[in-house]
Amino acid sequence: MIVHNHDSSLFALTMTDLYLTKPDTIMASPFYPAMPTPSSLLSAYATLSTSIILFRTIFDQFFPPQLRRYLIEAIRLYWKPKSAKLTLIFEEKDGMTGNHVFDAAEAYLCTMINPDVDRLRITKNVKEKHIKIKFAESEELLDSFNGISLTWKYVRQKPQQRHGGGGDDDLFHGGKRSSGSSFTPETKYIELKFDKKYKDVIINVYLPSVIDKFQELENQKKVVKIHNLQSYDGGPGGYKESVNLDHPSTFDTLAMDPKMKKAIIDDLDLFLMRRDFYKKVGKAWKRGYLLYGPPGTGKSSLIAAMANYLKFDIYDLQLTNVRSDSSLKQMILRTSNRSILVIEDIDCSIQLPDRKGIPPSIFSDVKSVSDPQFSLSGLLNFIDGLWSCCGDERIIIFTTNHKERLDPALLRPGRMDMHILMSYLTFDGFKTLAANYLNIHNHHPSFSEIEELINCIKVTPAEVAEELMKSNDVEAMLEGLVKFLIRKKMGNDETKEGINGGYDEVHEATQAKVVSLI
Ligand SMILES: Nc1ncnc2c1ncn2[C@@H]1O[C@H](COP(=O)(O)OP(=O)(O)OP(=O)(O)O)[C@@H](O)[C@H]1O
Repeated sequence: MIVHNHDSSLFALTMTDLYLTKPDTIMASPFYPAMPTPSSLLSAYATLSTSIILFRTIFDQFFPPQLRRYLIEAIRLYWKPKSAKLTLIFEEKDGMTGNHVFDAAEAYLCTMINPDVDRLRITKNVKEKHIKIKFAESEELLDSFNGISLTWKYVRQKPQQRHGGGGDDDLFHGGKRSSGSSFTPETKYIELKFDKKYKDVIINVYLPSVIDKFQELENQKKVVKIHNLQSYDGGPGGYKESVNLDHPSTFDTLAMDPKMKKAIIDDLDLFLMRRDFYKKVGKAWKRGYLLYGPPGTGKSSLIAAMANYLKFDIYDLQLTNVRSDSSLKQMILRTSNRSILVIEDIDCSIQLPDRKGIPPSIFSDVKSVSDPQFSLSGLLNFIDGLWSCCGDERIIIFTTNHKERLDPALLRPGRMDMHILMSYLTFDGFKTLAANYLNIHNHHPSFSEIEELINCIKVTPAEVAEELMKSNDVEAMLEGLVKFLIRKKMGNDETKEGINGGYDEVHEATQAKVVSLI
């Protein structure tokens, strides 16, 4: 054995030396401290355990359980070692309502499930088509953001007994719950642990990105609905009926000039991105589209395609149901954000008196509103005034077969931001229909003849779509279509200058769009 003395010299001491030396001599030695004997150690241990038991008994006897718990918590809190990690807790509920961040975190964790995860939760309710795979409790998942390591954990706390006033004896007696205790409900929460110094980045950048991702996932899942807005003075049982919009129309299936299609998609994308822009320029976050053109050119299909693209609900407003301006306001207030409000065939659904109260003579053949309180200015107000203060991300669409019949006030830029002519079928549009209906994605020998015919007659996509559904035989159908187009040409000598005019009008409408945004 080697022993250090105070001046750091080394002394060798063998076991024989120790045995030969008397205990008193060792204690008295200046070179090493006093060594306790086994009996003194035992007695010290006995004294300590007795003191602990005594202290515990006094503590249990004299302090009520609540105070005991409080003291223990306080001691734990005080002695807790300082950690370099920060844990954020997302509880499932925020008071009585759900916690959006919890939902976002839970959905986000589902997207991060990897082969290393050992346990997963599987759920499905009767109405759902697919099973849902969720992150299991107590599993930990590692994530990284800009080089910062993060640990997610899903925690579920089982219902816990809450003690009544009568101490421990109040709890269970032979499996029965006594009257003095109750249970706290099960709580679920998600923990996110990371280095404290990244608190700001995680809260201000990472978490918002998790919420955005959740929103994106929700939008993908969303079932688009169509609501039929009834008059406020309407029948019993509510003011709107709604069903799922099962319209299969998308921008891919829509037969339209590709440039126009792209212009519309770009406009919708820009609209969605511009929340802050609208706020900055002091405009309501809304966008108006006027769809006009002959019947059967796809105005309703375009509305469905827009709704399916944006995942916005559609509100179908029948102006014939509106009795007064205030009734209109009440109906509008019942619409939700992220929705499309549609007024179809605005030129013929109602006879609108102009802003001076004089009905335009051009509407003499259409239905007159029974209550003169509903006016064009009421309609304009709801587009500009009321509309501005009742929600965000609203789209309003008017459709008409006769744009020229509309009051110029309705067409003013800023009201209808984009005027879209749904024109007769072009050859590009036909190719979309051929791909959808006949599965022909490239060229077909009959296409050149069809192109020639389509370029010189006015035929609507609806008419051609009808022809393409008549049989299962592709060749027979194309032959039938050619015959149909020739028949149409024979009976229709009008040329198609209107189609080119249509492109010009879209261009003009695009200018209107730009004017409205400046
Ligand atoms: N541009 C198009 N692209 C694809 N299919 C179209 C198009 N236009 C019309 N169709 C077909 O014709 C049917 C009727 O079209 P839609 O109701 O969209 O026309 P519309 O212009 O709204 O007619 P209306 O003015 O009479 O309401 C659609 O269900 C669709 O099958």
